[in-house]
Amino acid sequence: MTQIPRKIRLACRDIWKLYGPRGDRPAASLDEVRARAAGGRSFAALSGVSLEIAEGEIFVVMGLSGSGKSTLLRAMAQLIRPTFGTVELDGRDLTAMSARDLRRVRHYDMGMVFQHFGLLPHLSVAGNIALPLKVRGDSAAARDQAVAQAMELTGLSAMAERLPGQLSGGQQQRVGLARALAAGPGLLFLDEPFSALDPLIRRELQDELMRLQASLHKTMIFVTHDFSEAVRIGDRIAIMKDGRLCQVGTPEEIVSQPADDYVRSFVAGVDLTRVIRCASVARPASRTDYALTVRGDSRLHEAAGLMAAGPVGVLDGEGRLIGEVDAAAVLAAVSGNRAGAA
Ligand SMILES: Nc1ncnc2c1ncn2[C@@H]1O[C@H](COP(=O)(O)OP(=O)(O)OP(=O)(O)O)[C@@H](O)[C@H]1O
Repeated sequence: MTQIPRKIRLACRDIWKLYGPRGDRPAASLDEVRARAAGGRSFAALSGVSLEIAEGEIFVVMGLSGSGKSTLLRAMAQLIRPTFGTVELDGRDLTAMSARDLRRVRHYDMGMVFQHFGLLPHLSVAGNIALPLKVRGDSAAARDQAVAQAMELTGLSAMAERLPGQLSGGQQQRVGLARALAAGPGLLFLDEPFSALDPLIRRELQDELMRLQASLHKTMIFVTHDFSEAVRIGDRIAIMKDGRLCQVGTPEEIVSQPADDYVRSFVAGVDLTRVIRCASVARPASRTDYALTVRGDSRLHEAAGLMAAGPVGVLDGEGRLIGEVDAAAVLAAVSGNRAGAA
């Protein structure tokens, strides 16, 4: 079972988004939305999506092209209004909010990062990062301080005066990230932020995002069509198909218990040793001290090299022994045979 130990920040309740002749008109009831969707003239890009996102988690929305990921993210951020259903931020219904209140929420509580960076070409790095702060009316002094801090966090301090055209793709996306962070929002929406980058830079920025998250503890909604990216950075992943959620779970839950063949088809290409944690396959300890130990949240591939001489002790976050793993446990986990695991 998925456990959400923290406070719910964002909740979608039965979100529908229809496109078509009267797609923009909100539906008054579920019966109406269903009738419109069934009529054939409207197309349901989202069909009754409900989920809850906890404070401080990186929540990844993953699916193939056209599955509804961007529509879901845009509906959560209220860039589009759902045809039916509510989106709640800290218990406040965004779909019922006035335009003025919504603007305030966007300016202070939400940051956005897009695939194609969205930088203004005639503004410097610092100018681009400062823009949302200027729009919401921050003083020049407050802006300068926030921009300097965001550039420091994202490693851009030496490039403040460069124009976007003088930056690599990876550097441009750092500016996109810095711009989203500068306003100090608790919630970040990232729509395929690294998809336009080559694999090495992409990995570097994934690492950067995880490093930032370890100190900033934002709530992030991250859209990708790349399953390996999803399992790498997500605390939880929602897998979408045809505007519906197929499965929501931790990377480990998804790779070890895929809900259907669609999900299974993504899992097939993934190195399970990079997803499954040692604690998940640990057996009861057979002794009280081990020459070598690993933390329970280490992935199997990190521990595999240590197992040549026998079982390795597995420790919890406080350094207490919680079990042991050996090569057989790793093999059983990656071959789908978890028999013998605790
Ligand atoms: N403005 C629109 N009008 C009509 N149909 C739309 C509109 N926007 C999206 N759609 C349709 O809704 C479905 C979901 O689109 P969406 O962009 O959310 O998919 P996605 O999973 O983000 O895909 P991609 O990875 O290609 O961006 C698609 O079939 C798309 O054609």
